[in-house]
Amino acid sequence: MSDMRLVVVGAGGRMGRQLVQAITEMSGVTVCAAIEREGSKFLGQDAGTLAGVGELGVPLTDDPLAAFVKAEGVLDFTRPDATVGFAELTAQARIVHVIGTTGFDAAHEAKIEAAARHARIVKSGNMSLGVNLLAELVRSAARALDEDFDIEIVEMHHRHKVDAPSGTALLLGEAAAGGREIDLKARSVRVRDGHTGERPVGDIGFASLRGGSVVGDHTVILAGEGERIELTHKAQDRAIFARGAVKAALWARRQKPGLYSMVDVLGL
Ligand SMILES: NC(=O)C1=CN([C@@H]2O[C@H](COP(=O)(O)OP(=O)(O)OC[C@H]3O[C@@H](n4cnc5c(N)ncnc54)[C@H](OP(=O)(O)O)[C@@H]3O)[C@@H](O)[C@H]2O)C=CC1
Ligand SMILES: O=C(O)C1=N[C@H](C(=O)O)C[C@H](O)C1
Repeated sequence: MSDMRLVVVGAGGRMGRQLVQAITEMSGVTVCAAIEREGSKFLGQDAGTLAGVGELGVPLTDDPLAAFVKAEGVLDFTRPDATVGFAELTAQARIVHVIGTTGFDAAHEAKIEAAARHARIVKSGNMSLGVNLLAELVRSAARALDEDFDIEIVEMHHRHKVDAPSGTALLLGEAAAGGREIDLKARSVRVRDGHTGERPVGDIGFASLRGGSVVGDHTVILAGEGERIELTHKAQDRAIFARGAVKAALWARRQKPGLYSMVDVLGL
């Protein structure tokens, strides 16, 4: 089979550059186009040079439609509004769309679900093997321990991150809620301030820290009377997310249109 032709959108960003690097280092894939938005200072620059892997002969453009019609897949770690726009185009082109972007609201999610009627979409708040395995451990722990164990999720990221809680924290929250067979939206507490009263039994709490260059730390705490379990993942290199995204694209190439997660890709 020929190399899968991939477009990197947001190619000038932190993850965009990692994705270009991962594609050049992994077999079975090639960068066929790289996109940034209109007016970006990166337009015209070579995607490989920007990523530090040498010139690839792929200049950044602001024309996703022209790029997608010649591609088999899109790797997208950008912003929610941009991702929804790209999903409409990947649906029209009937190609693979790997979505790492986080911070979606319900309206964004509905549009992505609609696009998945035609596109093969893999979407996850975290593309690493470690976090997706951690989510399965959290699900088992939450199932095994009853509501006497309070669940709190703490995350820390670099100072440039724009959304909170992180997509990963929400993914871990969904896993915990799944283990407990409760609805996360109805039971999550995202902010505490002032006289909050005692902690309601069964809630799942979130706390977000921001600072420095932290790639991504997540801890799920199950706190009982007299004992506490802490399940932690620390990302040390963004390459883990980029490699996961490329794996997801290669996996989705063989699937029917639909909305998939990294659990499907990794077979967890
Ligand atoms: N699922 C996972 O495993 C991971 C997910 N993420 C998520 O990925 C996203 C990006 O993170 P990060 O790389 O750190 O952020 P960056 O801000 O560094 O990169 C985002 C890039 O997308 C560009 N962009 C925004 N809108 C458009 C558009 N309409 N068309 C083309 N390009 C656009 C931005 O350009 P400009 O700066 O001009 O706006 C920027 O270059 C975040 O949501 C983050 O949470 C990050 C790591 C792992
Ligand atoms: O913005 C980031 O950097 C990251 N975002 C993802 C998230 O929101 O969980 C994944 C990773 O933690 C890095």
